[in-house]
Amino acid sequence: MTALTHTETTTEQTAPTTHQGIAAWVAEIAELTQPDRIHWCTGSDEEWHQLTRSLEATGTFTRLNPDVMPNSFHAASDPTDVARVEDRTYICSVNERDAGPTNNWMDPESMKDLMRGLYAGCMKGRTMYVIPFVMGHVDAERPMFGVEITDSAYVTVSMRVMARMGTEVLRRIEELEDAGQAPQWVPALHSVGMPLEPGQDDVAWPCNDTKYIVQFPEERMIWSFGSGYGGNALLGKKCYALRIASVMARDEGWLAEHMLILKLTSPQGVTKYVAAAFPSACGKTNLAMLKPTIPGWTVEAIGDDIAWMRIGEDGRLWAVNPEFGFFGVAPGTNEHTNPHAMETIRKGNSVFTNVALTPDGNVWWEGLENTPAQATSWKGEPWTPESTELSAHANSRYCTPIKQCSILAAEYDDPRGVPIDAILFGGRRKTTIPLVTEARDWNHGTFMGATLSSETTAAAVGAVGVVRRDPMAMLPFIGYNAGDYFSHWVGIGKDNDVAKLPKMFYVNWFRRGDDGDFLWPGFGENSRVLKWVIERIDGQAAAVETPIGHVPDPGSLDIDGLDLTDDELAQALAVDVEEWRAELPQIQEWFETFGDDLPAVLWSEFDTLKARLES
Ligand SMILES: Nc1nc2c(ncn2[C@@H]2O[C@H](COP(=O)(O)OP(=O)(O)OP(=O)(O)O)[C@@H](O)[C@H]2O)c(=O)[nH]1
Ligand SMILES: O=C([O-])CC(=O)C(=O)O
Ligand SMILES: [Mn+2]
Repeated sequence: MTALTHTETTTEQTAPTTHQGIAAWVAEIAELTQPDRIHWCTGSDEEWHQLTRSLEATGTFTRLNPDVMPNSFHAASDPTDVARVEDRTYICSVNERDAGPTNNWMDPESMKDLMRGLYAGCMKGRTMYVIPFVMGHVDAERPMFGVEITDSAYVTVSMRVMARMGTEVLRRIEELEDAGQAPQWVPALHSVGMPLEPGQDDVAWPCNDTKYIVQFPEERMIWSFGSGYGGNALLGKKCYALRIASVMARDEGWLAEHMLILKLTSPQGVTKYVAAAFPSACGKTNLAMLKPTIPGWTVEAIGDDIAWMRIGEDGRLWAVNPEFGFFGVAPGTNEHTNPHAMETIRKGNSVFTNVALTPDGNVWWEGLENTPAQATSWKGEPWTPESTELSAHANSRYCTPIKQCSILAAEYDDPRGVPIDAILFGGRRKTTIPLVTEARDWNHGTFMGATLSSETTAAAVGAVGVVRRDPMAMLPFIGYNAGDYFSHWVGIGKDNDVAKLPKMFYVNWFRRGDDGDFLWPGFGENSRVLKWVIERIDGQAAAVETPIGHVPDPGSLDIDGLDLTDDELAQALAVDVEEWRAELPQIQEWFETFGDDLPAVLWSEFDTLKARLES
């Protein structure tokens, strides 16, 4: 590796921080993992260039043609390391009960013993990167700091896109520490788990067959081993901003959710803020950057994956996006489905993982325009349009700075966030779930969220297309007992003035007709559903009361200029009582897994639904 900047230290040298806690933790991890070098990340452009060059040298990165994608890189992972590994993800709470029935659990001390064995000497021959970062604003009332230690330059570069990080963040932690404020910081340890013997050549994508993604909720600590993939390795994202933050949120009375945040402005200039929880690869990024097809309406993006929401002094629910970049699903992204994402990534400064590489140094994926005559697939094999295999992995991703998004709302930079008017829950269901349903009240909305179901996607390792319950789109991300999580949601409604809280809705863009095609065109056309939602909140749109909630009255949904038959619209909106009756035993079975930990009001909601479907 080329010489590093002045911030480089060896294991023997003192750390470039006055923060004793961080210095001691880094020294302890270095002692355990035995890296050749320690590099404290500054976050500078110079550092970015140095790291991306070193990634080119190891074959991890291929620089894209600067004329089409400036300062951007293609990376191909090991074919076995392409998605989150839910079966290797653990919540190691002190008591098993606190992990609940939806999480893997191991006693924290046993897990630490096991993982210390894996970490011992695991960074030999490598550089250990120390990344001070903050999720959310550095000048938030209580900034949410973290320090990630990783032996992956790929992770370091990606973290610089996804989180505010570097020397400035470290200085702020030190400043607050010196001022006696004891700022909280989450230690987040990551290793690809592939030490190098002297003289051993590195591989393009080091990783280990043994993987552990572990959260210690009481200690607010993260240990990850064996994977270099996004959600397993960029520890500020799912591990901190969802799993650990959800525990903090439970303890402190706020919400850490798998939600996009958008700002919607009507032709009359009225602004509303919407948050939406859809499971992984089910449309958050697309909705967050939506280009409305209905005249006069505009959408600005605030976040595409994570929302932290707190009750404000005015009693409303205020949301911030703690991230600094987009880690978006590439396949299906194109000028029609998501023109704003395309514009964002074209500005460059991005990392593309597991997409195809074209001969002219550009990236390509299924669903993108201008299919190349030939390309190199994500597996490094020759690919042509005749190939039977996909050129890009179904969970291939772009990692791009949020500030490059031309429709980013100015409120993104406000540490207070935005007051949310509506929360949408949504899943990927071929049947049963109508295009949009309005909840009767907070508890009914919580019931909708708690029973949310969706077909599994390529975002997690395992079978795709299997219907499972994914409560609030948080199944893989709730850092504690999901029964307690439901009680927390119910409690937010009980402890606050519900009139000031967001109204809740359940949406499904993925219902299919008898021919197997999507009934609803989706993407930009989803603006029509957003319009109905806003008009419901303002008491303007008509709705039909059904056993499952309020659905649009035929005629209340603006379908002006939409190429959709009355029959297709009716099918998209239909509440099929038989389909819903078939859903009841599944919901019952799901709720029973929580035993006494399920809040009683959710059983009441279940009984109400059952009674309404039977009458
Ligand atoms: N049919 C249909 N497909 C959609 C729609 N919106 C998104 N998709 C598809 O859903 C997939 C992923 O959507 P994203 O917006 O990237 O998913 P996400 O929820 O941000 O996912 P994560 O980043 O994994 O949390 C892509 O294949 C999209 O083409 C829609 O309105 N209709
Ligand atoms: O975490 C990841 O790798 C990407 C993501 O947003 C998800 O899977 O929900
Ligand atoms: Mn996500």
